[in-house]
Amino acid sequence: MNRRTIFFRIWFGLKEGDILRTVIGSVAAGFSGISKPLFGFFIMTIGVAYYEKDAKQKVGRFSLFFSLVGLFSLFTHILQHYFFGVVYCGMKLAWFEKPENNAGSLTSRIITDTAVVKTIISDRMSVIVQCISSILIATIVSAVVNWRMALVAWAVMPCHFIGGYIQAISAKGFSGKLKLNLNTPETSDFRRIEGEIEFQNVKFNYPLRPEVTVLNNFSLQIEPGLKVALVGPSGAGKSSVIALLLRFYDPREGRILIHGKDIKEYNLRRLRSQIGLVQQEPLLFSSSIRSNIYYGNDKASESEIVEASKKANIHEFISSLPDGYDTVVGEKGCQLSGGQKQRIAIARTLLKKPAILLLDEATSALDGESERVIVSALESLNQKGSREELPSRITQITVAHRLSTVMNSDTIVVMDKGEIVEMGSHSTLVAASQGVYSRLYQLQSFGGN
Ligand SMILES: Nc1ncnc2c1ncn2[C@@H]1O[C@H](COP(=O)(O)OP(=O)(O)OP(=O)(O)O)[C@@H](O)[C@H]1O
Repeated sequence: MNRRTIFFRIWFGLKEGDILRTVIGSVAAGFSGISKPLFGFFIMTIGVAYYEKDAKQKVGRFSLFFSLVGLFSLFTHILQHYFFGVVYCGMKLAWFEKPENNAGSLTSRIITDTAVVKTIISDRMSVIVQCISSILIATIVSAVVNWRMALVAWAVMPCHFIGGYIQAISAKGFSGKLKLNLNTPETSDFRRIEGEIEFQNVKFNYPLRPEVTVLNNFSLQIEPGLKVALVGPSGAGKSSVIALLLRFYDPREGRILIHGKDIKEYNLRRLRSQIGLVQQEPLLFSSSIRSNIYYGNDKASESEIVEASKKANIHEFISSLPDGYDTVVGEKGCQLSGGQKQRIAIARTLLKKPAILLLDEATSALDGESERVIVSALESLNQKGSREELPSRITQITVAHRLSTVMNSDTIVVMDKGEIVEMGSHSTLVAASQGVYSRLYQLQSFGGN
């Protein structure tokens, strides 16, 4: 990356392609804006010249007026494109990690920017109405007065449309990013993907800490429907594997494939719609328990919500509350314990029925009994689901420090310093007495004695 690119990224959050698009968009917008007064100017020139013998003075005044309008239009369009370019481009997760993009400044920006976006939208509407009415009036008036005037008026029309078209195309790029940081086009193909996952020689470091290699030549293949566990010491890179799968970040080298396709080629929304994530600190909204679970699948019925809650071992607790599923959980679920929050988050994810289920210390706050119930519910997902309920198998990746959580996984991947150091089933890994896993297991089971 050269210095110029770094400058644009750091100071403006822009890539060079965005700068180019901003310039093209602004010029096209200005061109489109200027063509409107030009259009009027032509009509006025011909109209005045037709009716007045000495029309030079009037034409001069008209042309000055319309040129000023044109310049103003160019200026506002440049501002508009600059706004979209600067504020909304290149917003990967790393962007949010910068100190200047903290929650406070983003909140204030959202409040002010919403008003600006609203203005831009109403501005757009007024331009559309203005264009249609000016075309209609100009055509009717000039055709009634003199058909030659109509011809001249129509002759400048293509400039107007071409300018507007280029402007629309260039602005579309920004609006695409504005939604979900997408550059891949959104397809209507939202069919379920099979959760076959492959990491191919992935090297990764966090953008704000480029000197630390977090994953080094990480390669792993996971068949659809398998339950894979990632274990290892703190800082080994387990959560980073999850973050890469969700495309919170992209690898520096190597590829990640889902269902045989590089995840960069998926539409981001589609990709994430197929993945369920439960983290150690689940995010709950300040609304009812029902709507927090319902968030996983807004088409779910009441009975499906209850079913998911039962599987997540939280139904009994919810039913014991005076307001049941209508109980409001408070800001970030502050009126619930850590374990209750985790179980609600698990119910939400089960309702989503994802192709890939990512559990990052998702049961760490639960007592042994609750965890056992949930883990067995998760284990039975692939066996219990009828074809209608679960169109295909769910691939699970579980990150856990407590080995009892993952000992029934099909494959346990032991990581250390960003690399895979051991891999196999619980029984094989325990049998390797000098192995990392075996040592961890001894420590957890017998306190190292
Ligand atoms: N957003 C970040 N920016 C910079 N470095 C990070 C970021 N997140 C994690 N790291 C670093 O990346 C390395 C791997 O972290 P990661 O969270 O993947 O490890 P982990 O194995 O999941 O650890 P734990 O078991 O403690 O959760 C650590 O050295 C950590 O300090």
